[in-house]
Amino acid sequence: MARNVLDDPLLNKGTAFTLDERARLGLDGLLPPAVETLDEQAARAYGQFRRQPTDLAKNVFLGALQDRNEVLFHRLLADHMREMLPIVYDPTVAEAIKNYSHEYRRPRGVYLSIDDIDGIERALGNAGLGRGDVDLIVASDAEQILGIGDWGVGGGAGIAAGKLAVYTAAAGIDPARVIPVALDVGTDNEALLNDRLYVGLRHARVRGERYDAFIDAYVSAATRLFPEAMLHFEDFGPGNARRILEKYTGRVPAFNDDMQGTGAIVLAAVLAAVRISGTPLREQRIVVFGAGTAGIGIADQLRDAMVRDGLDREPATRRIWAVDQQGLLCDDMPDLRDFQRPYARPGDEVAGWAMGGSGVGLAEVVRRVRPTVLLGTSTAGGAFTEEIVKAMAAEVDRPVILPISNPTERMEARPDDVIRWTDGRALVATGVPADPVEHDGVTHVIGQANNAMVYPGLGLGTVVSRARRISDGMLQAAAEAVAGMVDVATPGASLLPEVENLRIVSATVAVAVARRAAEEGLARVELGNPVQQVQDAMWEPAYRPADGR
Ligand SMILES: NC(=O)c1ccc[n+]([C@@H]2O[C@H](COP(=O)([O-])OP(=O)(O)OC[C@H]3O[C@@H](n4cnc5c(N)ncnc54)[C@H](O)[C@@H]3O)[C@@H](O)[C@H]2O)c1
Ligand SMILES: O=C(O)C[C@H](O)C(=O)O
Ligand SMILES: [Mg+2]
Repeated sequence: MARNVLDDPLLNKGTAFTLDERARLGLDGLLPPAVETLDEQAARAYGQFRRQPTDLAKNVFLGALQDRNEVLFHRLLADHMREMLPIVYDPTVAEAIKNYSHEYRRPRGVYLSIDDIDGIERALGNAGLGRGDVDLIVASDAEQILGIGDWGVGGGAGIAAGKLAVYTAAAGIDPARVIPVALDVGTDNEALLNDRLYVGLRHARVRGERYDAFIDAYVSAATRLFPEAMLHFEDFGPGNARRILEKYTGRVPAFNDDMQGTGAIVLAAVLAAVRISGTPLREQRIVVFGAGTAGIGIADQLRDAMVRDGLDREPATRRIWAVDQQGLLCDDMPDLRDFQRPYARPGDEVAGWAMGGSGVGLAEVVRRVRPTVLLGTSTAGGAFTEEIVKAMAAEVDRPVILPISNPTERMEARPDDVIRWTDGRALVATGVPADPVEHDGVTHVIGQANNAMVYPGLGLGTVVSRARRISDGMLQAAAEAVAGMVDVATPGASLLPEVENLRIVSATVAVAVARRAAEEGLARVELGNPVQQVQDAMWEPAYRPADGR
């Protein structure tokens, strides 16, 4: 019995159990005699962290710490956010996912198998949580993990755990009230299928009706067991992400991070850029390179924001040019996805534009369109070449350049290059963390346009208001709250708030989101004082009395 306390990361305090607690819980003799404070434990753990030889080893170390002691893990993360967020989350999380089956030590969360659809409810129930005990479930089928593709069960488990660690670090979502879920539908990754140590289902990805039935069974079971939980969907493939969201969004608090979270953070960066450059949103010309889940999710939010800025829907849509592998998307292309179609250009518009082997390429689009905003969501590392960036900068005073593909090697351009090529005029933000760039006496701080700036606060606002669904208005409120926190007066200041301020940003976003949910009649609780309610809801990494949980 006593051992259970030491083995449960949500209850374990290790050497911080007081003598009184040790006596009461039957832990006498099971711990070394010193009674330590959380500060002392954190100092030891930080030393251990620093002694790890590689980023992957650091990630594994922190995962193991979380498995032992959730409070200590989160305390360490909170104290060293800038140093540790890139280890727990982007970019190192990508490496951890690739190595999941080799570094595997313990399970975390729930693993649902497409080969056992009937077992889904039982498996979710085995998490041991009651009807009112779950605020949030993050699930992934791992078909498009970050920019690295299909990573099977480790992708799902790894990204869900990474996102949840950020939810707690950034927004104080209670780690006892969440479930990471790996939706294992098989994998098309040959390397995994042929790896002796692979811990997932050893068959190809299941698609079609059986896949849809599996997702449906997951959503039904999750909402039946945990009717208050928000359902976060992460890193699904382009054929499923939007379809799933559209199917469930009217019925449950479903959220697709890659479409909606990313849309909101990029909108926030563009709104900040608009304040800096003075060119109204409705006059921007936007080129989206990589018209997949994230790219078109962002396009949709930028279009809606231009509509709010006074344009009709059609002219707003016309201010966005989408480029994918087949070049500029045009309406005579036979292979467009449904969600790309609204952005396809009429064929006669591009008559006379230079065509390469794969349609009208990015360089030609930039030359013809003279974009004010260039967004990269293509996974094509280095695609924003010097020639392209310089061509853009030749036409625009403050070009907004956002290479937000993850992880690092997928970034469309490096921020130091972009600043240099544009002689310091570009307004830049990237998906992964980037060092500041010195240029001509100005320090350019590179904002991190990662959905991590938005989804934790959005989730907290949803949890506090118990919103019955997540509306466009709530996403808009989140984006505006982030943009409102940016310093637009100092030359070189970041387009987005700093990672150190993530908790303040998340709380601010949460209040805005909860208020909007209430205004739209979506809140299921009374929001008398949302500022205080958000503060009260934020879990802190501190020990509680041993039997207090
Ligand atoms: N910063 C963030 O918060 C954030 C959020 C979501 C996604 N992302 C990143 O965006 C990227 C895309 O993610 P997604 O979920 O949209 O994936 P996706 O597969 O849905 O979309 C990628 C799109 O890029 C296209 N593409 C691939 N190679 C290309 C090339 N050479 N030229 C032009 N187009 C090309 C693909 O055809 C596809 O349409 C990933 O790197 C991901 O990490 C970043
Ligand atoms: O997970 C991230 O770091 C951002 C985003 O959701 C992505 O898929 O790249
Ligand atoms: Mg993602």
